[in-house]
Amino acid sequence: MKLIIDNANIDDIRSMYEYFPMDGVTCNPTILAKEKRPPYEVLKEIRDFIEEGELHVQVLNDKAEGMVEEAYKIRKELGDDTYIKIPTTKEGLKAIRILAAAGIHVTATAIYTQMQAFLAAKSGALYVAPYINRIDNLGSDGVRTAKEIHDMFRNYGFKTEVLAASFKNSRQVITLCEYGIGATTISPDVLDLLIKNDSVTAALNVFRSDFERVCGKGKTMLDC
Ligand SMILES: O=C[C@H](O)COP(=O)(O)O
Repeated sequence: MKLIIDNANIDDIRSMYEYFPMDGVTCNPTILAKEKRPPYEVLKEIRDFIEEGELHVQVLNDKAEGMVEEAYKIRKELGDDTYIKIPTTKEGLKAIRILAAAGIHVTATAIYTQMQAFLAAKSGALYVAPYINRIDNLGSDGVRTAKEIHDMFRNYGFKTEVLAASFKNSRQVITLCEYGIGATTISPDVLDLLIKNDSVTAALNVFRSDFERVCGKGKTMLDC
């Protein structure tokens, strides 16, 4: 499963890359707006830092022709390997087909239903991004929806992968990991929850105090 960071803050991204085996960065217009700087300035910094990692950037137009135009501008600014996030509306499906036919990497976003995912995959998207937590908040089951999409793609032999987004807790991520979905994009706070465990800290504290009883305070295998 690819591990992608859903954030546009370069300090957060640097920090997450330092500790976690990251595969790239996604953002959306809301995430970009939080940086309060010109979007391409922010994105170019991210592009330079993550080097070959995946970068997913969303268009704003709601008509297919405008989406396609934006996609070409994003690629011109940030490189041809940039994934263009296209909202999975009727106009979006048209744009996905045009872009995919031109060999452009498309991530179909704002996925709430299996049918949106099916249509996006059939139109040529390389990823579909179901919004796990937002689906949960509609009274449905985001994790189950993502798994059903993943299974459907395998049944049809689509090469499209699920890039699950919108997480609020580590359980949602772990369950999708067990299902073997292609990728998750996670905010820094939820990424931290994946490794935060008070039982681990407690176990390590016991190891340390036992060792220090014999070797002295602050001693390690370097200087005992
Ligand atoms: O681009 C979509 C976001 O990943 C949605 O995440 P959010 O529901 O936490 O805002």
